[in-house]
Amino acid sequence: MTLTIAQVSKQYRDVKVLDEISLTFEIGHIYGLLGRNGAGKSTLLNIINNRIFATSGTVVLDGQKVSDNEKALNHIFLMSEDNLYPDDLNILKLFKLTEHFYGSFDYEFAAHLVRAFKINTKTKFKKLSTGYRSIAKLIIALCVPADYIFLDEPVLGLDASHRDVFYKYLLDTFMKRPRAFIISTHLIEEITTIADEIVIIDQGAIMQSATTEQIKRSGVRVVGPEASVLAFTKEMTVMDQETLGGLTTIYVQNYPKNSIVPEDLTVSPLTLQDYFIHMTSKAGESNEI
Ligand SMILES: Nc1ncnc2c1ncn2[C@@H]1O[C@H](COP(=O)(O)OP(=O)(O)OP(=O)(O)O)[C@@H](O)[C@H]1O
Repeated sequence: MTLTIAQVSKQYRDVKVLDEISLTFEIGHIYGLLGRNGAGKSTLLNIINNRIFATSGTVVLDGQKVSDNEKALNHIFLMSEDNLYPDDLNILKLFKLTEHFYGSFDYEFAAHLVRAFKINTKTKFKKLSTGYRSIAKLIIALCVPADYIFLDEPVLGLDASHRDVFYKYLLDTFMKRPRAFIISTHLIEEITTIADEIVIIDQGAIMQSATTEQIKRSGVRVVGPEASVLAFTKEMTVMDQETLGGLTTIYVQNYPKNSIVPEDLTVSPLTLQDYFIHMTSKAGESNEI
């Protein structure tokens, strides 16, 4: 099963929020969708899930257009920040509502999650704290029978222990029933421990789509005297540059393996978070006051 996003654009009046996004999501992968505030992540997820319409482009599941196609949409689930659940229903009733829409619901796994998160299924959704609302929505997302599970900021308001529980059970259910999880998040270091594919979206366009390992290997920081750093990185892909205390740092993408490093320079790998920060550092510059 393949979900293909082909040249999807979204325009609000004269502002282009998404610009010809093309991507493919395959079953058996966990994708981390990264992007700075306002990059277009939620807009893309809402279009894929038929909550808003694209200005142009298509979303296709195994040859079938997804928009307004109930059968195809049954394979796709979006957990979003928007609260679409009736406030007055308790959690158990929300499970039943989901079962009604999707045809089945994994009550056995839900019971494990309910115990692990210590959530009371008789509590009404509106009475839950921010973190527990996220937990209730996460339990639903992990127990629907859909093959493509989109999670928009899933751990919003969750403390570190609850995030840990979530990641553990996400991997557990993913191993038992391979699906595609697409997780939009700002917690970059946490996502690298579970996602095997990373998509970086910047100002409405795909900046990079690669395996987590490729991205981790690709970025380095070169530090030393300015002239030496500039000479060494002259032919390389420079993402960003800064000078502090007489030392220059250049952030390089696709660092060529086996480079011979001059003695006055140090080269060290970037964490994915550093890679992301320096790769997307140009975003929003023109808006600065
Ligand atoms: N209904 C709308 N009308 C006009 N502009 C909109 C609308 N919805 C979103 N936008 C704009 O589209 C851009 C992308 O927003 P979106 O919510 O998709 O970003 P995001 O990557 O999810 O951001 P964040 O990480 O802050 O949640 C933003 O500039 C936003 O202001």
